[in-house]
Amino acid sequence: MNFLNVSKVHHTYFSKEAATEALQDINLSINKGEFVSFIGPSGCGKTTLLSIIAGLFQPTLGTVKIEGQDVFENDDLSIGYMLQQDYLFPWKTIEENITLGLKLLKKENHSIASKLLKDVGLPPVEKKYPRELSGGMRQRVALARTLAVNPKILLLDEPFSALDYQSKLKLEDLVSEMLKEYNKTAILVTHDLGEAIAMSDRIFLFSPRPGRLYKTFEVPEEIRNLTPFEARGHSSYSSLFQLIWKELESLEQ
Ligand SMILES: Nc1ncnc2c1ncn2[C@@H]1O[C@H](COP(=O)(O)OP(=O)(O)OP(=O)(O)O)[C@@H](O)[C@H]1O
Repeated sequence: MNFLNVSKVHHTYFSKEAATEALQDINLSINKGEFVSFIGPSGCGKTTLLSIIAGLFQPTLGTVKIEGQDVFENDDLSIGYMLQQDYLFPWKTIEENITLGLKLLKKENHSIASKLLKDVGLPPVEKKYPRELSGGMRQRVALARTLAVNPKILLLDEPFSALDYQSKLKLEDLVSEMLKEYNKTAILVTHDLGEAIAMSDRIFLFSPRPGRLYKTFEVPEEIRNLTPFEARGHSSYSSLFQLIWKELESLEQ
């Protein structure tokens, strides 16, 4: 059985003035431990699909199941979400931010914040406040907070796009390493094709609105065995980049 199944998903947004068809007949499956990316022209419905997978709202038609359970009908499926903004609470310390999800789950464990801080490569900043950390450090805290609740799947919506290039490359390596270590399944939405290739096992390319699954690309094994930073320097990376880039350009015309 596949870990995640998206089946016959259509979504239309309705307002008083208009109906916007965002997604049309999306069918895809993801295996346990797999890292996939969603890419495609702006407005093709990537974030809509990610929100539906997160169970934030129900699609107009179709279902999303994780290990056979409908994500919309099961509140206890733990799904981690990491966004472009870190959404740390400014009035709470780093430790409180990391253990917030655990408090909600009534599973608080004091040593977990310091262990996770170490795992994400941060010094002991438990007692500091988010404003005292750089953007890259705050995203590391956001990653620690996401992992603290031991989610079944991680949904990453442009989590590195607000960072400077060097921090972005470092965070890509860190996230990739941590997800492998914890054997997590993850979906990344990104505008950065290079990032998608460097981090993923498979890439789903969507066509313009209403978004449909246009093509799926397997990332070759020789790239998957490397860190994202190393992958960017591999010859297979450049050939896959050229191939998908051409497809993207043809879709944007
Ligand atoms: N709440 C909403 N109400 C109405 N229309 C919406 C809403 N959210 C998104 N849309 C529309 O649905 C379509 C898909 O939007 P979505 O944000 O999912 O695309 P995207 O591929 O993530 O875009 P981008 O790459 O620009 O972030 C767009 O045409 C958008 O304008």
